[in-house]
Amino acid sequence: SAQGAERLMNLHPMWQGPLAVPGGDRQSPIDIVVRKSVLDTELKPLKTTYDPKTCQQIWNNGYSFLVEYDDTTDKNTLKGGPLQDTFRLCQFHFHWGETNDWGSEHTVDRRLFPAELHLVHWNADRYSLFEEAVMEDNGLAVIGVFLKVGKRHEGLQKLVDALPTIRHKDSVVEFTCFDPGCLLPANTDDYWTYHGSLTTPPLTESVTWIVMKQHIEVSHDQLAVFRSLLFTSAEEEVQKSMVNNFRVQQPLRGRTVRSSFT
Ligand SMILES: NS(=O)(=O)c1ccc(C(=O)NCc2ccc(F)cc2)cc1
Ligand SMILES: [Zn+2]
Repeated sequence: SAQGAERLMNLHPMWQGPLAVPGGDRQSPIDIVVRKSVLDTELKPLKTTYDPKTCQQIWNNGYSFLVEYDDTTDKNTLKGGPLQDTFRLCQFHFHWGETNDWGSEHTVDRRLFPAELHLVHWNADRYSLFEEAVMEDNGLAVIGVFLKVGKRHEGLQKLVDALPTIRHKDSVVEFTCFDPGCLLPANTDDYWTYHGSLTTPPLTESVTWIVMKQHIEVSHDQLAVFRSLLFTSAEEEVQKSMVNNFRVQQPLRGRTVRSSFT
């Protein structure tokens, strides 16, 4: 249940930090109330161009695992949708629960998904580094994709097979030739979009969120491998399973969630 997840979340040591940025009125994630979202006919289809050859490494940063791309050129771009500028992919990562009953950060009419994928892009038309863009209103664009447990995701398996090599915090391995586009749902024309924040510290309010209506399916076993990762580094005595690495939903504070579809 959401309550169970919430109670659990607030206990977790990882979240003793600032759960809400003081004065933060555009925090993420949020619950997307479908009937309150507003159709915006000006919203365009998303345009993504990803080059699998620019995939560089996969690593455990102690709260998720990240697949990082070379973002020094315009090889991996996101345009269109609600965006005016061209954004560059720098990394993607996931959030998940300890059971299939919860794990996503965003919810749709309070519905929780077992996991959520985030493809993180920064505004390369206006800034020259991610670190710069992350401090600016229109600096980042993150695509959120819900995961459901069902059939095995063939494209995900290469990534799942690499996870046992980065079990501990701060472990990094080379990871090449991975097309992040294979993790997008078939239909990327239907999405919700709103202005929000990073969902982990520093929680900066610089993100245009684009949350896909259509989910992707992964198998129970594939998701179980996510849960075999550890929050803790190899040196620590007590090993903690990397699960429930999601933030609880934040107040909407009068924001409008726009939809690209009816
Ligand atoms: N879950 S999410 O998609 O919202 C998200 C995306 C990226 C980051 C991130 O890069 N943090 C490190 C960071 C933050 C600011 C910096 F300036 C440098 C590194 C955090 C959360
Ligand atoms: Zn995330």
